[in-house]
Formats: sequence, structure tokens, C-alpha cells
Amino acid sequence: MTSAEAIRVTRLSKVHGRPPHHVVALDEVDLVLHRGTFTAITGPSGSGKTTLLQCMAGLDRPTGGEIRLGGTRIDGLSERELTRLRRGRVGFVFQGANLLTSLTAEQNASLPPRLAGRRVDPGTVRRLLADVGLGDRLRHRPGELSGGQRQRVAIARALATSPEVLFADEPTGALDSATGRQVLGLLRSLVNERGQTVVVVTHDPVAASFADRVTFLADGRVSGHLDAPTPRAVAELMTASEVG
Ligand SMILES: Nc1ncnc2c1ncn2[C@@H]1O[C@H](COP(=O)(O)OP(=O)(O)OP(=O)(O)O)[C@@H](O)[C@H]1O
Repeated sequence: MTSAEAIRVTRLSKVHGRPPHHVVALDEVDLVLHRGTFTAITGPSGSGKTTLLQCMAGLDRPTGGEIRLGGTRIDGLSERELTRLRRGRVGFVFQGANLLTSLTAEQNASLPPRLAGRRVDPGTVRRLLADVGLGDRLRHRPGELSGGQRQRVAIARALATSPEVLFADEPTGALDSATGRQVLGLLRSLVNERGQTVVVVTHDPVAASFADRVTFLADGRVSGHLDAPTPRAVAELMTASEVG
């Protein structure tokens, strides 16, 4: 693994359940994600996108193969080690922002470093919220924010520990298309301006087109990659993989 690599996945497999009722969600996936790049993972429903993201983020354990985050093997870590990894080295954004409703935007964004037992510098958290366009919403609670603003708080929260990789699973799935585009534009700017490594799971060709590279999954395997994607090219390849 070279220092330019954020993640290297080798022959990664994940089988859910036991025979005869088992499901092969990932079947010997090989994948390299470079630092400072934006990758979209796409494919039909059930193709293994979420499972792959969760294994790479240390939220789920593979049943075979290797995952390296930076220089560290993370497959086979204990639950305790995985918790430490999740709190310090990776960030997540989900479809729903999952904010704590009684806390302000600033308090929500401060939670991960607090949980990791780190001193929280208010200036850093405020700067992050300003960077995601919420400098004037620090004391607002989730109920006082729009869906797009809530998702921006979730992104600021995910960045608060300066994660090596930011993972997002359908981050715009609950947003209208204009708001979704703003959130994707924000993720894109984090890559361009801060060199953040970003991985997004999406079934939306427009969302995938914000990435540098789209990786296609079909039946738990990588079926192809597309660099410098356009929405049309992504949609065509998606259709091909669904009929193929
Ligand atoms: N906990 C589980 N137990 C059993 N099977 C599971 C479990 N989680 C996922 N699966 C199965 O693994 C396969 C891959 O699921 P996964 O959620 O990764 O797909 P996906 O591509 O993200 O799908 P979608 O686009 O519908 O969210 C599916 O066939 C799914 O039914």
C-alpha cells in the first residue's frame, strides 16, 4: 500500500447468515481509493453498496479478505479497536442527518471529538460550521433548520475529528434535488479545497457524477469503474449492469 492510498480492499467478502439461508453480499471485491479523491459507489439495489461502505468504515466486519485504512489492517479488529477507529479516523453521514434534537448545531458538531475524549476547540467547530455555510446557525436546533442545513450539520459533525475518510450513505436520499446538489457540491469542495477523501454510496447518476470516479457493483462484485463521470454515462452503465 502506498502513502497515496487512503483505503485498499483486497478480496473482500461478506456473507450474511448461515447456509442454506446465507446471502453473499460481497464476493471478493478489490478496490483502491486514493487520498484526496471523491469516489461514488453505485449499482442496483442489493448489489452490496452499503455493506461495502460499512466494512470500509469499520461499522461491519467482513467474513473474508483484507481492508487497509491508511497503513492499518482494520479487518479483524476487536470491537473496542473498531470503536476507537470509528471515533477518530473515519466520519459518516447517513441519509437522515441523525442529529440530537435537543442540541444546537454547534453542540451536535462537537459530539464526535467529545466522545473520543478530545478537547473540543470551539473555534474549530465554528469554523467547520461556517465552512459548510452555517456560520449564522450555530445556536439553532435541528427543528429550526431545513433538511439541507441539517445534512450540512451532519457533514460538519463528521469532519470534526479530521477523519482520514468521510463516508456517506445516500446523503441526499431524503433531500429534494436542488438541495441535494448543494450538499454534493459541498462534498466536492471539501475534496477540492481541503484534500478530504470522500466516499459516497448512491443510486442517483447525478449524485455519482460529482465524484472523480464511479465504481459499479453488481451481485457483490465490482463490475466496472468510470472516471470523470457525467450523469448520462453513469445512467447508461447502470442500466447496462441491471440488464447484464
Ligand atoms: N444483516 C443482513 N442479513 C442478511 N442479509 C443482508 C443483511 N444486510 C444486507 N443483506 C443482504 O446483502 C445484500 C447486499 O445488501 P446491501 O444493503 O449492501 O445492498 P445495497 O446495494 O446497499 O442495496 P440498496 O441500494 O437497496 O440499499 C442484499 O441481498 C441484502 O439483502
